[in-house]
Amino acid sequence: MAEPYNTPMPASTPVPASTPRSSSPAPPLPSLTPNGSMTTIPLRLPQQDPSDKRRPIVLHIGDPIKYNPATYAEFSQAFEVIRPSTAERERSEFKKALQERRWGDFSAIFRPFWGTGGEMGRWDAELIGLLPTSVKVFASAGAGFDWADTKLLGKRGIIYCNSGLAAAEAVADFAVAMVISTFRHLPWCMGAATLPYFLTTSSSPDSTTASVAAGKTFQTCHSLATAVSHNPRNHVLGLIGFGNIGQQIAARFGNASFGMRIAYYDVVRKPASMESSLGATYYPNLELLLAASDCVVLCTPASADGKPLITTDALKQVKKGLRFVNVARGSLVDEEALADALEDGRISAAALDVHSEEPRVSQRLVKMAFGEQDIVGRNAKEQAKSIFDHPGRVMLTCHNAGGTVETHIGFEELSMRNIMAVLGGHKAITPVNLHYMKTTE
Ligand SMILES: O=CC(=O)O
Repeated sequence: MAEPYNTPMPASTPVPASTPRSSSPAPPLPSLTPNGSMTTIPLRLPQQDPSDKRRPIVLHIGDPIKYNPATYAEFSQAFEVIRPSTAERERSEFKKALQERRWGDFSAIFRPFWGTGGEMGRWDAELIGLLPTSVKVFASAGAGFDWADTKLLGKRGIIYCNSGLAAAEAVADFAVAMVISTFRHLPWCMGAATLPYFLTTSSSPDSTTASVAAGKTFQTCHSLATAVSHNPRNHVLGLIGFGNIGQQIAARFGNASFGMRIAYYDVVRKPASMESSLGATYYPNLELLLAASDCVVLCTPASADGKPLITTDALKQVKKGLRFVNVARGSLVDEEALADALEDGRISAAALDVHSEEPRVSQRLVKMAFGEQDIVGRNAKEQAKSIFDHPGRVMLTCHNAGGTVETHIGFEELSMRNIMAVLGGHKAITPVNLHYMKTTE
């Protein structure tokens, strides 16, 4: 039997044997923004044989660099940078060019932006099979790397470097807004203040009815949202994935300002020093984490097989009224299973920045964002009543979490530094597929 959306949440259960936060100052978290630790990442140019006048070729896919002219000046001096045209980046032409060896024996692939450079589609066996054996490194914008078969690249001896380090700060900041949204029912608050006006003025000529209905919706939300809103303090924040992004989220919520208890699950347990500096308690599997958490944030890369982690089975054992946030990848969530859990009250509120079929957003979830009835096309009173009776409790955004200027500055810079490092015979800075390579660097 479905629970009403506004059942007060039980007080949080403390995490068993929680890890005490160490009293010594936490070491700086890895980040790569202009104010972060960019300068601690070395710029390593290749050692060239002065008698060899040929420079290694870098295939630059996507827009020209925009933010880091000084690094690019060194980069383009060290390498011959070839940038295929927009038409050449379409898949069929791109394949043809690779077959013809149009760009020679290039050593690196460079994609500095997230918005361009992906025109050729997925880097699967078909594209990877056409690469010259000279390619050693593929450095790309983006925290996620589900657009490339990094396992196959690794088997071919090509290091794939992502740029999650550059996005971590922005994604963690966005996650703060989303976590708070699930505790404070922001979609309800925002919808009640704005939607009745928006919908009624666009669909009803009756402005008096619209304004009365809107006023009532506002007052209702003002009085009733209190009963379902909670402070995050002392609640358990469960992080699924404890890489750069998970660690930055932990640092924000586990400190005195928010005072949440941090729990995490990751395939690899992190060192005790990190757990203690972030006050994070490890859970050995997803089910235990879901059962212990008041709010979970999904911040882990997409599964290699594209399969979801958040499924009907995984959601069986959650703590009743769990709040759910996804800033990772839509493919990690079975959205039908999530909608079922929201409908029957196992999940009280959700915030999703990413969606399984982007740019399409699940219609079931959209209805829960705006009110659970189909409000478009109804009269003003009915629309307001819908928002009143079925307040939004799902925040939906357009894959915006990592999207800041600072992230993009970092994407460019980090991708260039990764290529300079690898082609200079040094360790890659942010490799993700070394475990698939026959030999490591
Ligand atoms: O989703 C954005 C990214 O992968 O950086």
